Amino acid sequence: MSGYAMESATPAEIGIQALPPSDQWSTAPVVPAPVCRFENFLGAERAGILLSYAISREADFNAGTVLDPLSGQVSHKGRSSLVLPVTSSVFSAHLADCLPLVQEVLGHRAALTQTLTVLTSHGEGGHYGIHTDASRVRDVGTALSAVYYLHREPRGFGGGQLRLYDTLLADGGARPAESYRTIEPEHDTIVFFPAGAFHEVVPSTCPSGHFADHRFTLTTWISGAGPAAAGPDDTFRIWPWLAHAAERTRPLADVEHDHDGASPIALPAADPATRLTLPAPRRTS
Ligand SMILES: O=C(O)CCC(=O)C(=O)O
Ligand SMILES: [Fe+2]
Repeated sequence: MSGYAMESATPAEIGIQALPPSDQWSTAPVVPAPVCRFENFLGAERAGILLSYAISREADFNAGTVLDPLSGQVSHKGRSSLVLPVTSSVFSAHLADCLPLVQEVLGHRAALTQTLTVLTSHGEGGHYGIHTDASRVRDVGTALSAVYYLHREPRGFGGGQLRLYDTLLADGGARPAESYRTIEPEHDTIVFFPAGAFHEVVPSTCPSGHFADHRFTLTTWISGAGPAAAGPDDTFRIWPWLAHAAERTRPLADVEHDHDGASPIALPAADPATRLTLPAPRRTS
């Protein structure tokens, strides 16, 4: 007997006793922040060398800071991680080659011109409370955050997941929703998301206490100069809303160097020979 042979029937109307009319229904959508992730981003060999480099710089890391959105004061509140500002022309070139594809996936249109990069390390009790990356970028409505993860294998730390919160659009404003996506900080993976999206690093543990067993990142903030002109096909309109949420936490319009001492450098142009593009879907017939 075919499972598709259904008898036609008139659907039952749910009467107004069961569902009375009312104007008390929600008009506040919960919208996920767009993300784009790559596994095996640099490849095992280079990821391993970069991890060794991070470990070798143990003595040069400093306690990471946060900027208070209201007072503009720099403190350690809500954050326990170590930071070392760095630059890498090789890493920047890879980023530049990825960005056309990342921008397509994220529905991002503005031109991106500069980056700010730090190595970070989370050990026992490491964490970074809920925040946006507004204080790291020129225009939070168009900037991207990228976090590249490194760790020893087997992994010497627990916890340390990245939580990327959904955004609740309510009362003409935007704020973090209760729901979130969890990103596992897996070795040699990178995640891109809007710098204006709320996110946090949940507490990490490091039973050995050895620096080499920490959770490491190469974290980059990629800035655009300002909003892109909306095109006729501009169907992806979450970006201005994310910026709206972040503006409330934004103490700086511009940064020469950020509160962890990182200075912006120019983003190189994508190399036409090596840049990534969205592959065409394979046909099935
Ligand atoms: O380490 C992570 O997963 C995210 C770090 C972060 O949010 C930041 O450094 O601003
Ligand atoms: Fe962040």
